Amino acid sequence: MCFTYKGRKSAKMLTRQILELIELHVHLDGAIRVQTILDVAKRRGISLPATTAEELKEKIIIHEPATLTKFLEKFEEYMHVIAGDKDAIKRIAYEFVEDKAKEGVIYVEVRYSPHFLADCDVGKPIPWNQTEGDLSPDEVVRLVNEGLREGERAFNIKARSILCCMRHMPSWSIEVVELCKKYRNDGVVAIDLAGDESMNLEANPEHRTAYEEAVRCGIHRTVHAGEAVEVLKAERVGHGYNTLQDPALYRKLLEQNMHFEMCPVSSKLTGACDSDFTQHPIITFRKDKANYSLNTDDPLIFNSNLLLDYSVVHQHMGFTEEEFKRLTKTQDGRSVLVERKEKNDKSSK
Ligand SMILES: O=c1[nH]cnc2c1ncn2[C@@H]1O[C@H](CO)[C@@H](O)[C@H]1O
Repeated sequence: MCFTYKGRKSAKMLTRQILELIELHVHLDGAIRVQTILDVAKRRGISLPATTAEELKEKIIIHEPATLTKFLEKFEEYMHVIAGDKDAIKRIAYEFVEDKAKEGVIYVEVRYSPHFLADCDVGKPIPWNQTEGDLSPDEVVRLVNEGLREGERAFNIKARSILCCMRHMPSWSIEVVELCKKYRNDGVVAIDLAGDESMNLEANPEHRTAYEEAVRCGIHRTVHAGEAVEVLKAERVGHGYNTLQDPALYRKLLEQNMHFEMCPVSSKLTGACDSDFTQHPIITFRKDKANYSLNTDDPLIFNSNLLLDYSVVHQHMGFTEEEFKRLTKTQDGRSVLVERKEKNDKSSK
């Protein structure tokens, strides 16, 4: 996919004018630089099915609409290179902040599963067929925090993080909420539930228990599951396009001013939405003046950046400068979650 400027003012110009972009839904492990994967593989002596950045990109990138399951399999191409390696984990966090600053982002919340990057204290089998090492999920969070903090200082933007529970690993969820509690004063702003959405939530009460603990402790909550927003007491929803299929739920969420984390390019390539952008649910969300943001989700796998997402809605969905301004103004360049937290903190003083 490439940018095409068809006479109208380009999205690049529009976003430059706004300047202060925010991003609330992006996966750290879906936003790694290809060159970093190659460098780390070389240093660790891990063989990859590609030797150049171009070859590796071809293995990782999705060009045509696929399914969520096919998309999730892409992580298997490279996660074994990064997981379990302390330097690599800190490096991807630092480089992530640099990349976002270059895109014009001033505030970003980046999410990841601490367990997916660890190689001990994760039960068996260890993710990505790793042999057991000494990097725990707790240590992963500490390293990501360090990388983000150093990135913030170097590139002068704000970077916060969200820790993900994974649908297929309910046994991790309570540990995830404990990590959110432990690191809440070190940039961790919320809990999420990610992974294969076809897996039934009700069958795994551990996720619900973790979210109840999050509510009890004032940990903010977002979730990749429109249908479970109420069950999990979420404050934001990742994607959430399917809520349009349930008009009563959609109306209720609009009334609550629920925040929808929309990812236009991702929604096409993961098969979440029809590939015809002119029929995209985002058009309805905009018409209804819903509270939503535009995000990349996994720019490594979609070969994208935030500008491409803005460009897509500008070119194919008729989004204007005014709407872009509304998006950034609504949140005042900062996270809905952080704003709420600050309000809560003030009222509890
Ligand atoms: O769009 C998505 N929907 C659901 N799960 C996702 C998506 N993108 C990434 N992940 C999953 O979240 C994990 C932690 O970052 C990733 O490893 C991937 O498995």
